[in-house]
Amino acid sequence: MTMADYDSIGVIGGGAWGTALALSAARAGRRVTLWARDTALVAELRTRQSNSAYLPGITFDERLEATTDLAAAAAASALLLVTPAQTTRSLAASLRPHLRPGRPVVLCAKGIERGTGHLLSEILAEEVPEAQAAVLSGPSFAMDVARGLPTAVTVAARDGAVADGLARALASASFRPYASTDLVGVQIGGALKNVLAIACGAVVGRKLGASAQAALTARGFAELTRLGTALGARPETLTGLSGLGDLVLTCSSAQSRNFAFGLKLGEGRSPGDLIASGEKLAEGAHSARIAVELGRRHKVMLPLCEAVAGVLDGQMTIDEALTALMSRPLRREASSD
Ligand SMILES: NC(=O)C1=CN([C@@H]2O[C@H](COP(=O)(O)OP(=O)(O)OC[C@H]3O[C@@H](n4cnc5c(N)ncnc54)[C@H](O)[C@@H]3O)[C@@H](O)[C@H]2O)C=CC1
Ligand SMILES: O=C(CO)COP(=O)(O)O
Repeated sequence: MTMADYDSIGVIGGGAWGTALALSAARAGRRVTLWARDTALVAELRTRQSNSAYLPGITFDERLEATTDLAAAAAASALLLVTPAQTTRSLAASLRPHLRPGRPVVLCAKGIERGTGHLLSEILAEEVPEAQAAVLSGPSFAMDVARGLPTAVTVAARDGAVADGLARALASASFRPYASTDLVGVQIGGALKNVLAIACGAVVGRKLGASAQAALTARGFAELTRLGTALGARPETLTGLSGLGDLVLTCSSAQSRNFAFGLKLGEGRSPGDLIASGEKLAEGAHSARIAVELGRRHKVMLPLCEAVAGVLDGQMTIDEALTALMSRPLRREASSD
């Protein structure tokens, strides 16, 4: 696979991350077609070179072709699928008639499908078996990438040559993808860090202290590692950009929507209100319960994820979740010990 195979990039989804990745791919020298379902947004992208709803304050010089025609975006040599995780199945099905066999579809959302517990690559394999699944994940706020601030991510595909080709196609002076073949590990990191970031936000909102926030991040990483390992992830993926890297970013910054969601929970907003308001996408709120279920299926305890799911489901308050976590039976820190 040569870089020329990915000279054009179709981006599916005109939210914050889709637009930022489209800009980044254009800076990398690729021809970019950005698909969004919203005609007003496509008009704004075309005429004002901005996406004021999702990337306020940013105007861009990069050439982007914006379209509401899915077939036009799907004609590119590689596709980035950048809509919320729970929309992956329906969008993949809509893309199928337009995709040529073997085309890489790079899954850029972070989550686990509710109802099935499937990773996004599993959904793609079911809906578009002839596509080549790839994943892009890592510590990367859309606003930072849109501004051209330095960012590093992981791009994984089962075929290492595909991952290398995608990394080369997307690399620019400010965007550095590392190639990987660990599709599962990269997805588990991205999905779980969102749930754990809600917990960290709640700790800060509840004023439980910096020590608690650090403990939660470290014990959260233990959960991410346990589930990842049970599903076959490689340890070096979990300690890499898409695992520990993204966990640290989102567990420590109110720029993260998941952290900000948790912050409001900690300050006393009700989970029902916050979810119903749907102000900003907080993927962890959608995948907390199914992450716990996935853990159960693989006999992996995820007490922090369980606490987040319990609070979000209204089964317990943050204070009750804290008491339950602090009174768990004492245990060795490392499972190998
Ligand atoms: N914003 C960020 O900094 C980053 C986001 N991500 C991930 O990328 C994914 C998307 O996030 P954002 O772009 O930030 O969200 P967003 O809320 O900014 O945008 C989501 C976009 O998807 C569109 N959309 C929603 N449902 C759709 C459907 N059924 N069909 C077509 N379009 C649909 C919305 O209209 C919107 O344009 C999430 O899984 C998120 O975790 C990953 C890395 C960074
Ligand atoms: O995934 C992200 C950074 O890597 C973005 O985090 P939020 O979705 O919590 O804003």
